[in-house]
Amino acid sequence: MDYPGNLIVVAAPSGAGKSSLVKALLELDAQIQPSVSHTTRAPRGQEKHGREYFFVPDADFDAMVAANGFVEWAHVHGRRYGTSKKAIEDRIAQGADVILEIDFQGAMQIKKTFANAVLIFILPPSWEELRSRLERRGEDAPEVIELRLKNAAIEMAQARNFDFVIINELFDRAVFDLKTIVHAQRLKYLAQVRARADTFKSLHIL
Ligand SMILES: Nc1nc2c(ncn2[C@@H]2O[C@H](COP(=O)(O)OP(=O)(O)O)[C@@H](O)[C@H]2O)c(=O)[nH]1
Ligand SMILES: Nc1ncnc2c1ncn2[C@@H]1O[C@H](COP(=O)(O)OP(=O)(O)O)[C@@H](O)[C@H]1O
Repeated sequence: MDYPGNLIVVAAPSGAGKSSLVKALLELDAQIQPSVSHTTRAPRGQEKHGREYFFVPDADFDAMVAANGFVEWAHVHGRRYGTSKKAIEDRIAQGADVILEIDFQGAMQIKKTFANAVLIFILPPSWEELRSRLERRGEDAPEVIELRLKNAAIEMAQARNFDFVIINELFDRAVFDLKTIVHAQRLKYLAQVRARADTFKSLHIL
C-alpha cells in the first residue's frame, strides 16, 4: 500500500534508549506523530493510559485480535503488544509521518504490509552499558531486567534485517542520526512522486 505519510519503525532491546530518542525526535519535528500501542503489561512509573500505551486486560486484547483491529501484534517479554489500525492508517493517509516503537517481530510484519516503511534498529554501545541503563532507569525488578537482557541477545541478532542501525552512545549524535533518516525518507517519497509524474508525462497520460 502506498500512502503520502511515512511510517518510521524503531526497534531496540530494552534499555538501548529508543523511547528517549523518539521523544527527542518528536520534540524537534512537529510533522511526526507517535503511534500509541496496546499492551497487556502493567503501567510503570509515570506512564499514563493513552500516552505511552493503552494498558488493557487480556480479554480486551483478545477481542481486538478477533476483530482484526491490529496491523501487527506480538508476544514480547511474556506480554502482548500491538499496533492498532486506528493508530496509523488514517494518519499516514492524510500525509502525517507516524513513528512506531515496536519489537523486531512487529517491525517485520509492518514491512510486509507497508513496503515503504523505514526500519531502524537502535543498538547500545556495549552489554555493560545496556545493563547499567536498565539499572539506572530504576523502573524494573531485577528478574525483569535479567529477562530483558536475555532477550536482548535474540533481538540484537535481528539488527541486520533493518534498513538502518544507529548506535546510541552519545545521545545527541543518535538523535541527529534519527532525524537524518526521517528527512531522507521524506525526500525519497518526494523523489518517487516526481519520478512517477515524469514517466506519466512522457507517456502523455498526464
Ligand atoms: N510488536 C510490537 N511490539 C511492541 C509494541 N509496543 C511496544 N513494543 C515492544 O515491546 C517491548 C517492550 O516494551 P516496554 O515494555 O515498553 O519496555 P522497554 O523496551 O523497556 O521500553 C519493546 O521492544 C517495544 O518496542 C507493539 O505495538 N507491537
Ligand atoms: N545515549 C545515552 N547515554 C546514556 N544514557 C542514555 C542514553 N540514551 C538513553 N539513556 C538512558 O537509558 C535509560 C533507558 O532508556 P529508554 O529510552 O527508557 O530505553 P528503551 O525505551 O529502549 O527501553 C534511560 O534512563 C535513559 O535516560
